[in-house]
Amino acid sequence: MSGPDGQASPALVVDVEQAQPMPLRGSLRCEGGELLALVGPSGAGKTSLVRVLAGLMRPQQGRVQVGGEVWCDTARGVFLPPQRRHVGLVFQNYALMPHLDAVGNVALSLLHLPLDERLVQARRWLDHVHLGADQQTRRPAALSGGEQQRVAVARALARAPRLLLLDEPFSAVDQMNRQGLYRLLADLRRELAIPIVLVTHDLNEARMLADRLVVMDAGQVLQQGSPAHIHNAPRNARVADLMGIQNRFQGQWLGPSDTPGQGLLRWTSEGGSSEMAPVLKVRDKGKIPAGQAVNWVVPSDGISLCDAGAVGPTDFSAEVMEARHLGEITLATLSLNAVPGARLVLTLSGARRQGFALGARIGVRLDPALVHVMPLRTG
Ligand SMILES: Nc1ncnc2c1ncn2[C@@H]1O[C@H](COP(=O)(O)OP(=O)(O)OP(=O)(O)O)[C@@H](O)[C@H]1O
Repeated sequence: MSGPDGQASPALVVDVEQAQPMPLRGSLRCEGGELLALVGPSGAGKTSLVRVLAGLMRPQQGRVQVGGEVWCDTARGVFLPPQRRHVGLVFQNYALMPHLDAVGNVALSLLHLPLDERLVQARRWLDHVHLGADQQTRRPAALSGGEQQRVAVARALARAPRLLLLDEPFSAVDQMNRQGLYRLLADLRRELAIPIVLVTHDLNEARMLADRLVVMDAGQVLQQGSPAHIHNAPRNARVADLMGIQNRFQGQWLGPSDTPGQGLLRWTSEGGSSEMAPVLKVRDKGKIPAGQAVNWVVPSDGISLCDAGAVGPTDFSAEVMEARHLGEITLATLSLNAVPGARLVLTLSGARRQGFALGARIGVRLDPALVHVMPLRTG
């Protein structure tokens, strides 16, 4: 990817490994012009990783590089302090100076310029983040949460950062203002051509905004990739859980089938007899030994419904256990006759919702190409 000047955009490349003061381990890469979202539960290490990138924490071992600049390389004793890193930082709590108006707050990032020029540039950045002229002369207390966050973003950008770090920037902003900030961030991503790292608890936000997701847990990077890839092919059961994947099931991998590239997956249930359990023919990536207990997932794109009377030999008969009608969508839970205890959760909209009532019988088809099998344990 190229920046506005035609140069290769500076990628962020990170490799960290430490046990103290908290465990932190993983490698990641974010190209210029890409938005990478760090997701994971509370205490996963997202903020700690951001602190390493900003130079607020020196890792026990690690390397942080942006383009050709090495900001940290513990093996070579390199560690640039935050002020030498050209990092734009935006936090949840805005961290604005309460006694300065919006222009004054942004001007703080421009102290290297003469005063007149500082104010001109500060206004330019505030225009850029769409803060109205009237709001620009107000102090933070007289601005909404969304407006304050625009000031914080303008202040971060005024430093001409080579890396933009956003730590839960939308958490304190109400839903309506959040939508505007999402649009702003999407525009900035296109214009800036620098790597942007966003920390968020909100998976929907991450999926909507990010080119790349990094899933963290207990200080470790568990998986990274495009939101769609991680959703469709989580590396393990823990990633599936953290991504909120509902249709995760148990199974036993039986090994290759008689069709090249395809293997046999027995769909087991807790307490059910395994002889009676149905066997699916799905993609075989050759990574799992025969006989191993597995988890498997199927995304909603891989699930289709048919009439109960049209159930074929590879389909499943199901019963509607729950149908919650929420405005334009219905959340449905189905139980499958062949797999006691297995529950399939679906979101339905439009005509598919018609006649979807408690107790109704229905046929379910799974697309074997979209079934993803993974090891049972996290690793
Ligand atoms: N300076 C520190 N010294 C020791 N432990 C710390 C320090 N800072 C954070 N921790 C611990 O490291 C772990 C990771 O914290 P971190 O703030 O990075 O998580 P997070 O993923 O950002 O969580 P949240 O989403 O709640 O902000 C937590 O268990 C936290 O208590």
